[in-house]
Amino acid sequence: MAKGRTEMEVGSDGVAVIYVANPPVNALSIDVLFSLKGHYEEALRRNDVKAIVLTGSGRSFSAGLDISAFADIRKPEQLKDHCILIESMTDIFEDAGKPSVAAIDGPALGGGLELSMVCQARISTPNAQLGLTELQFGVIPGFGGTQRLPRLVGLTKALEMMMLSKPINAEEAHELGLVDAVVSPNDLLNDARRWALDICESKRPWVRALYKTDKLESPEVAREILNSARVLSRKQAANLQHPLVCIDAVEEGIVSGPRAGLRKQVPGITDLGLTPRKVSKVAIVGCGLMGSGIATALILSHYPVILKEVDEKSLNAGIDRIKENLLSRVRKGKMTKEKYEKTLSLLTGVLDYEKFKTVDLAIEAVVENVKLKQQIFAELEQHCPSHCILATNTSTIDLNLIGEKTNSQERIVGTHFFAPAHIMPLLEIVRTPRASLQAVVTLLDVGKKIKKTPIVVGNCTGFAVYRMFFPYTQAALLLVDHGMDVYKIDQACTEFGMSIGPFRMTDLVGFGVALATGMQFLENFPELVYKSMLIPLMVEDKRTGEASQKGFYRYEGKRKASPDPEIMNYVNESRRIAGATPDPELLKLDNSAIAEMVFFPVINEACRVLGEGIAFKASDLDIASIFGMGFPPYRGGIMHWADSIGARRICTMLSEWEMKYDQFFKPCSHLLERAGAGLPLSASATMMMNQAKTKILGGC
Ligand SMILES: C[C@@H](O)CC(=O)SCCNC(=O)CCNC(=O)[C@H](O)C(C)(C)COP(=O)(O)OP(=O)(O)OC[C@H]1O[C@@H](n2cnc3c(N)ncnc32)[C@H](O)[C@@H]1OP(=O)(O)O
Repeated sequence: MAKGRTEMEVGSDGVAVIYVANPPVNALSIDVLFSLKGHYEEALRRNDVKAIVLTGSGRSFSAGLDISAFADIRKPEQLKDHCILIESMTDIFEDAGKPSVAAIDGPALGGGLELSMVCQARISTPNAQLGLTELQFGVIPGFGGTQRLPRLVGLTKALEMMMLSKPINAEEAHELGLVDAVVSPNDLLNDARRWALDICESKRPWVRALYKTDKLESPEVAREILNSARVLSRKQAANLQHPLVCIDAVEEGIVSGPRAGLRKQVPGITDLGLTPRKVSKVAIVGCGLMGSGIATALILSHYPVILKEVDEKSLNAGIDRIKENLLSRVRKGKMTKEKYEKTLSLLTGVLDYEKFKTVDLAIEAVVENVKLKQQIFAELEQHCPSHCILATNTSTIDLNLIGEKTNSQERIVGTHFFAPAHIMPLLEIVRTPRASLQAVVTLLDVGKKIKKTPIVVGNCTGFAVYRMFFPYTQAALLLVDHGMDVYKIDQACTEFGMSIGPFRMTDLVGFGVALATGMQFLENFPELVYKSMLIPLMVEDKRTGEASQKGFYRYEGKRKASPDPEIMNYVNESRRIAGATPDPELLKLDNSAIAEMVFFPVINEACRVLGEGIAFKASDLDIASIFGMGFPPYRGGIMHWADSIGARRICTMLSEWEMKYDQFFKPCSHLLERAGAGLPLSASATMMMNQAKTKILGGC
C-alpha cells in the first residue's frame, strides 16, 4: 500500500502545482519521492506547462525524509532507491528547462527544506519553520543540503543550523536569503505562481543554489570556519562521527565543487547504486564516416540499429561503408560470411523518424553545424521515448548549445568516438552538470558492451583528448617559428614513441580540420593558443595535407610521405609575420629535449583539464592519451609519464620557455600548486589541503 503520493494540477496560467500529500506532515517516503519524480518529469514534458510550484498539502510543506522508514534505509537495497532520487533532485529539478518555486507554509525540515532549495526560489508564510535537522537522527542532510544551504545563507549560519539541528523562522530566513519573500497564507499559492512565471519571463533571476558562490567565504576563511566547527563538534559529542562527516561533505563542495560535495554525500558515479538501464535498440542520425563507424561498432556487439539519413543516396553510401567495414573483417578471416549476413541484418536504414519510437539511445553523428544539431535534437525529443538517452558525437561543440531547443538537458550526453569509430578503442562520455548520472551509467555500460574503453569527461571545447593534445601541434609550430626544422620535430616525436609526429598527423587529418579546430580553441581559450600563420599560408596555396598530395610533406602514390623543400618559403614567411628570430640554442637540442618542448605543454593542458574537473581522474587522462591520441603505452600515459619526471622540473622548464619564447608555455595553477607542494599531478585538492594543514599544524 503506497505511503503518500504527490498530486498535480496544471492551471490556465501554465503553472503546474505539485502537492506533496502524505499527512500529517508530508514526510518524504519512497512512494512520495518516486511520485514526485514522475510528476516533475510529466510537467517538464507537457507543452502546456511553463513553470512549476511545489508545495505541501495541509499546514505543512514537508517534515523531511520519512523517519519511520529509517530502519529500512540502513539496508543497502533501500539506499539504492534513495540514491537514485537524490540524483534526481539535482538533475531533473534544479537543472530542468522550466523554473520551479517552493511555496512553504509550516515546517520545511530536513529533506523538506532540501527539496525547496532545489527550486529556483522559495516563498513562505510567517508560520514557516526551516531547518536541516537531520543530525538529531544520526544522519547527515542527504538531498544536497550540505551544498545548497551554505551557498544560500553563508557557511557560518549553515553550519550552525546543521550542527544544532535548529530551525529558523520565516523572518530570519528572509533576512538570510533562504526565502525570497514572506506572504500571507491566503496569498502564498498565487504569489508563488506569479514568481515562477516571472522567472520564465526573465523578470526575476533564475537561480540555481548549487552554483551560487556570492555567499561563500574564501577557501582560507572557509577552512578556518570548518575547522572551528570540527573542534566544537568534538567537544560537544566526541564519540559522534556523523557531524564530522557532514562538515567533510560541506568542505568537499567548497574545495572541489558542489557536485563533488554531492557525491561526497553519495560517493561516486558508478557506486551510487545506480544500475544501467537496458538499451535494446539504438538509432543513429547521420551515416558519414563517423555514423557508419558507430553503427558498425554497435551491430558487431549485437545491438539492432536504426540508421537515418536525409536521402536515399546518402543512406546507401553509409550502408555501403558499413558493409565494407564488415567485409574487411571477412577478408581478414575475423568473420564468417554467415556472421556477416547476420550482423548486417541488425541494420535498418530509414529516411524518417517513424521507427525512433522504440529506441533507448539515439546518437547524432552529423557535421559540426550547431543549427543542424539543434534541429535534430528538437526532432529527437519529439520522436524518441521520454526515457531515451539523446547523445551527440560532436568533438568540439558545447552540449548545452546543442540541446538549447529542447527541454531534455538531463538526458543529453556526449558520446565522442574517435575515427575509425569501429576500431579506435576510446569513447569519451561527455556530461554537463545537467546530465543525469543514470544516463552516464547507462552509457558506460553500452561503451563496455561495444568493447570500448569509456571515460567520463566534462563539457568544454575539445573535451579531454582534443583539449589536452591541442598544444601538441601548437608547440611544434612555435618551435618552427623559432628556427627548428619541421622534419626534425616529427622525427623527435616518433623517436619518443608516437606513431607519427605533429606535422605528419596534421597532413593526415587535413588542414581544414586543423584550422576549424584552431578557430574553436582560439574562440574559447584565446590565452592558450599560439597563433602561427604557417598553416593558413599553406592553405592559401591549396596545400591542405595528404588529400591534396601536398602539405608539410609531398605525397607520391598511396600515403608515401617525403619531405618537401618547398615548405621553407612558407616557414620563412611565417617567421617574418611572427617576428620570431631563429634561436641558435634551440638548434643544439637533441631529440629528447625537443620531445619535452612538445609534450610539456600537453602535460600543462592535461593539468588544466584535471583542475577544471573536465576529467575526474588523472588515470582517465592516461587512458585518453594512449587510446585517443596514440601516446606511447609503455610510458604509462601522459600523467604517469609526467609524474616520472616530476612536477617541479616540468614547471621550471615551462617557466623558462615562457620567459624566453611565449606565454603559451605558462604553467597552470594545478601544476604550480603540485610542484610547490612536491605532490604528484594526480593529487586531489583535498590531498593538497591536508598536506598544507599538516605543515601548518606541525605534522600532528
Ligand atoms: C533526506 C535527509 O536529509 C533526511 C531527513 O530529512 S531526516 C528528517 C528531518 N526531519 C525532521 O527533523 C522533522 C521531524 N519532525 C518534527 O520536527 C515535528 O514532527 C514537526 C515539526 C514536523 C511537527 O511537529 P508537531 O506538529 O508537534 O507534530 P508531531 O511532532 O507530534 O508529529 C506528528 C506526527 O508526524 C510524525 N512525523 C513527524 N516528522 C516525521 C518524519 N520526518 N517522518 C515520518 N513521520 C514524521 C510524528 O511521528 C507524528 O506521528 P504520530 O504517529 O502522530 O506519532
